[in-house]
Order: sequence, then structure tokens, then C-alpha cells
Amino acid sequence: MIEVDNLKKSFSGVEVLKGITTCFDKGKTNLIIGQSGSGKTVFMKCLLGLITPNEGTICYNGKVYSELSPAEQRDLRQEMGMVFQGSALFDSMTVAQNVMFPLDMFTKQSQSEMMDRVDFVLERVNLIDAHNKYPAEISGGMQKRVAIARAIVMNPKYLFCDEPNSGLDPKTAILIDNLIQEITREYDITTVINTHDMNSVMEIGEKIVFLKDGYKAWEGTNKDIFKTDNEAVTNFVYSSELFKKVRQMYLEERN
Ligand SMILES: Nc1ncnc2c1ncn2[C@@H]1O[C@H](COP(=O)(O)OP(=O)(O)OP(=O)(O)O)[C@@H](O)[C@H]1O
Repeated sequence: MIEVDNLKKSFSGVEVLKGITTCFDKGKTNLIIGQSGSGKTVFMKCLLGLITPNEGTICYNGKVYSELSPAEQRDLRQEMGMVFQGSALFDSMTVAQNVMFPLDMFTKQSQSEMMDRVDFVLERVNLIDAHNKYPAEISGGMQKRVAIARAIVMNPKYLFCDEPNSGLDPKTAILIDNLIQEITREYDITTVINTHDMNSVMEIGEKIVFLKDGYKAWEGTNKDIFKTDNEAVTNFVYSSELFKKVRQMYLEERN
């Protein structure tokens, strides 16, 4: 679980996060949504320990990050997995080498132990024959699965995904969403996903935090989002005619 209390961040006197309080539950897919420039990336970088907030606290399973020693902060960061926008695989490494990279960097495991773990996570993301392929030789969806395998290879307690569906067709995007949700539940991970994808909001939005101009303007579940009359949320989520119709049908069905 990650608990965020009154988080504030400014750059050159301009406040970008204006006092965010929320929490992200274990075993759930937690989504951060909001318009471009609303502060999603800065928020996620604070959660990753890459940006130091000016005020407020972030508490990871009971441990307040700013109160930890540098060594404890380093240990905590090793409990975090990250799926970057665009996958961010090393082009010159094979799939297996990409996935093994964190184990090689941060553990003292033997080659065979690391290989076993790589086999296990690649199998978990349904990539059994891709070990020796290079990123350029596999599809975007497969690259994303490699990125997920690499993010979970260290058995993280926290998983952060930045726009995990960018560049994928809608069908593949749903497969990736479902895979992230399954893994989150299976390993009881606290997963936080930064997304623009309304399909993800509807499919896997177990907790949604909506940011607007650096504030938390709304939070709730994908079921709540159908019912809310918060204008900022409805303007954002239902900017598409299709989603307006889906919402209308949902509300009619309930009445
Ligand atoms: N290092 C920085 N220095 C100064 N300003 C920054 C820095 N990082 C972000 N900002 C500003 O903070 C605001 C929020 O940016 P952020 O990248 O978090 O938005 P976002 O919601 O992730 O947008 P997008 O959806 O387009 O990625 C923007 O006005 C941006 O210019």
C-alpha cells in the first residue's frame, strides 16, 4: 500500500503538485488520469523517489520515504518495478538479457539462478520462445510483455507503469492491461498506472485518481465513474461520443 499525504512540488516557484492526498491499495490496479500537464508524470516520479517533493509524505507499507536513510531508500527503490512508456528495452541485448539486467545489476545470484528466474517470468508473460530474439525482431505487444517481465523479475512490491498501452492496437492494449491486472493480483503488488487510455479506465480502473491542474479533482472506481456528476471528470472521460453513449446506456440500465 502507498499512502500519499499533502504532496506538493514546485519548479522555479511554479507549483505543479498542489497538495495531493490519496492511497494506492495492494493487489489492485490503481490509475492516475488527467489532461496533459496536470502533473501525472511528476506525481509518478515522486512515487518512484526520482523527484523530491517540497512538502508532504509518501508512505510505502508503513515506511515514510523521507524518514529512511539513503541505504534504506535504495533498498526500497529495489522493491519497485517500472514499465516505461515505449518499453525502453536495450536494442543490443536479447530478450533474455534485457530481463536478466536488473538481476545482474542488483543481486548476487548465480547465472543458473538468474536464468531460472528469467525463464519463469518470460513464461508468466506468455513469451516462451523469444529468449534469443532482439527487440527489433518482435512486435510492440511482445516488447511490452518483455518490459513487464523485466519489471517483475526482482519480485517487486510496487509496480509503476507509464502509459503501458501507448502505440498498441486496442486488442493488444486490452491483453496488456489484463496481464498487468493478473500479475498485480497474483503477486499482491501495489500497481500504479499513468494512462490516457479510457479503455484501461473502464477495464482495470479499480482505483482511479483524477488530477486537474496539480490537484486531485476526483477519485473512485471504474463503476463510480459512470455515476459521478463531477464536471471535471465527465468533461475529461466523456469527451468521446462513444463513451457518452456507453454511460447513457449504463445509467438507463440501472434505472
Ligand atoms: N523538471 C521540470 N522542471 C520544470 N517544470 C516541470 C518539470 N517537470 C514537469 N514540469 C511541469 O509540470 C507540469 C506537469 O507536468 P507533467 O509532465 O507531470 O504532466 P502530465 O500530466 O504527465 O502530462 P502528459 O500527459 O502530457 O505527460 C507541466 O507544466 C510541466 O511543464
